[in-house]
Amino acid sequence: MQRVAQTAIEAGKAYARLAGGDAAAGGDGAIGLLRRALLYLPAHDHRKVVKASTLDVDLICLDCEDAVAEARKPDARQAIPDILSSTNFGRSEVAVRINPVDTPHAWHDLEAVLGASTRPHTIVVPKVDTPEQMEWLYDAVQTLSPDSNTKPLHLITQVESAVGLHFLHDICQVGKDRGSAEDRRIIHDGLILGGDDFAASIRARRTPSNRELLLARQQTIVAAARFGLTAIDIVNIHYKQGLDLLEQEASEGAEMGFDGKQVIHPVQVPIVQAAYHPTPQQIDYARRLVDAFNAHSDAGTGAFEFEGTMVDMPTVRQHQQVLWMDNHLQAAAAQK
Ligand SMILES: CCC(=O)SCCNC(=O)CCNC(=O)[C@H](O)C(C)(C)COP(=O)(O)OP(=O)(O)OC[C@H]1O[C@@H](n2cnc3c(N)ncnc32)[C@H](O)[C@@H]1OP(=O)(O)O
Ligand SMILES: O=CC(=O)O
Ligand SMILES: [Mg+2]
Repeated sequence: MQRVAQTAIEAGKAYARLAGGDAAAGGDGAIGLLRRALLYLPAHDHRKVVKASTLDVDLICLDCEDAVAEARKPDARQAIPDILSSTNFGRSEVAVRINPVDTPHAWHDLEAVLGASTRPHTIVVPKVDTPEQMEWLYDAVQTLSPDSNTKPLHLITQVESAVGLHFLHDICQVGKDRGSAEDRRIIHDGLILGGDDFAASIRARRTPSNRELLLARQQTIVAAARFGLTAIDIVNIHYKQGLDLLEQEASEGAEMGFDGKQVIHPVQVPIVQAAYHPTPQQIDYARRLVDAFNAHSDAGTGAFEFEGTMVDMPTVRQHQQVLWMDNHLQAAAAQK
């Protein structure tokens, strides 16, 4: 007899096992891996830091990379320790996006992050193109953070070029191999598709349909699923108009299998988070479907008719993910 989780919490654990990642079961306790919206802001812009701290957003990313002009890179880096120790970001996961590892800034950015008295939950590393760059990153963290018993730092890498997409599985493999049970200084648990840099890399023209990014979006989702990582979708830079298009794009990303989306302005946050939030109808349907599956399973039936459609295990697994998301949303709401 094959029974599946009836409660959202059980579903969450089951989904984490399916995804192959213990962190997905809420390994960090407080933050889990709810990453519906990742809000970027330039780290040296104090007003935006203050504004971000007032928002109900899953992930806040203090950017030292492309939001910061070359001449202001030191200002952004130097602001990080003070922001981290003096700002209450509420329930939000807090990340710092360092500069790419093949720039002279990366080492200094890492020094600032790892040396801070309050560390962020997560580092985002842009433009990871090769497994060698991933090895460099792990070596750098080991050197700058010699104590292997420190609280694990989550790592999200960005795929942003043709080369990065080509080597994506090898890059993730380095994260899997180096993040052993003995050394959990960093846990690679997310991928971001940097759609705008990627478009530039393949000489694409950006369109509202995003069809030029379809392959990269799907390959990012597939690699993330294979390695048990969260997958975070492209940015929509049109924050002043076309918010209906943002809603459509976010819903499409959720349907495709992304766990969340990058955003660049506060106005985009609630739209994107709502699009990744299962509706009460979807949650109710998922619960009833899982219950019906278990009843049929007890009676020795695998495939059965449910409200006019055929249901068997793949459909059940899809709906367990709805219950997993609902579980995490409830936990997040309880922390507000
Ligand atoms: C596409 C490739 C990528 O790499 S995307 C990631 C890199 N880019 C970024 O991080 C850009 C982030 N966004 C921004 O810097 C701003 O939103 C830009 C686009 C410059 C617009 O800023 P601004 O002219 O101040 O907007 P506004 O007057 O409409 O702002 C209203 C209030 O909201 C604030 N705000 C704005 N953006 C953010 C943000 N990203 N995070 C937090 N707060 C933000 C503004 O400061 C303003 O609040 P206040 O009036 O200052 O209190
Ligand atoms: O970093 C984000 C991108 O679109 O590029
Ligand atoms: Mg980018």
